[in-house]
Amino acid sequence: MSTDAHRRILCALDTTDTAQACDLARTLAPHVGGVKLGLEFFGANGPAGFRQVAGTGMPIFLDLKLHDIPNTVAKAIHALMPLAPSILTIHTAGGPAMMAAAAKAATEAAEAVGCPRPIIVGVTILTSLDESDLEAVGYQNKLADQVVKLARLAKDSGLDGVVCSPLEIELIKEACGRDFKLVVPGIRPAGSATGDQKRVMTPRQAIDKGADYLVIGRPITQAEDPAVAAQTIAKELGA
Ligand SMILES: O=c1ccn([C@@H]2O[C@H](COP(=O)(O)O)[C@@H](O)[C@H]2O)c(=O)[nH]1
Repeated sequence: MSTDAHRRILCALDTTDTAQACDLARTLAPHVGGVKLGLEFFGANGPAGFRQVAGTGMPIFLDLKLHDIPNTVAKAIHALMPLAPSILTIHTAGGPAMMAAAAKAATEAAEAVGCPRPIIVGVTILTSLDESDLEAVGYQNKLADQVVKLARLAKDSGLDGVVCSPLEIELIKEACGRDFKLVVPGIRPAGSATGDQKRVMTPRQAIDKGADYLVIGRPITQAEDPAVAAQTIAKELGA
C-alpha cells in the first residue's frame, strides 16, 4: 500500500450494497489509497462480496475488529487469509496472548496461502468514545493514558500498529516509535458533521501529527459527489 499523502486515505465503504461499494471503489481510485470493508458490508456480503470489491483492484482494509480468545482469533485469521486483505483489525482489549496469537497466525497463514502478510493492527479505544464514556465502562485511567498503554501492549505482543484517534498520534509515536503503524479514523474535513465520532481532527492535521493511514467514511461516501469530496481532501494533502 502506497504512503504518498493522499494514498494514505482509506475510504470506509459502510454499505450493504456490493454494486455501490464496487462503484465507489472504482470512482475513488484516483484519489485514495484503498478502501475499508467492515462489519456492515461483510455481514451482508461475506467473502464473496469482499472478492467483488477486490476485483476493482483497490487494496482492502478488512475491519472486523476480532475480539475473542486467542485460539478463536488465530483460527479466524487463518480462515480470512485467502482474501488477502492489506490490513486486518483485532481488539487490543483481547489481551497480550490473543494479540501474539493473531500476529503469529497472520505470518503462518499468509505463508500457507502465498499472499503478502497483512498489517495487523489493534483497536485501542474507539473514536466514538470520550473520557465520560470510558469512566462509564469502568476504566480508571485517563483516555490518552489508556490508549498509550494499549498501544505499548500491542507493540510488545507483536502487532504492527494500532487504531487510535488523531488526538493520540504523537503520544503513541513517542511511546512506540515511528515505524509502529497508526491507522486513524475520526477524520473530519473542516465544517463536516462529526456524527457519532467524538475524538476528531481534519485530514491535514492528522497527517501533520504523523498518521500513517486516515480512515474516512461518511464525509466522502455521503457527499453529493464522493469523487469530488475525495479529490478535495486529497488536494488538501498535497495531491
Ligand atoms: O475507533 C474506531 C475504529 C474504527 N472506526 C471505523 O472507521 C470508520 C469511520 O467512518 P466515518 O464515517 O468517517 O465516521 C467506520 O467504518 C468505523 O467503523 C472508527 O470510526 N473508530
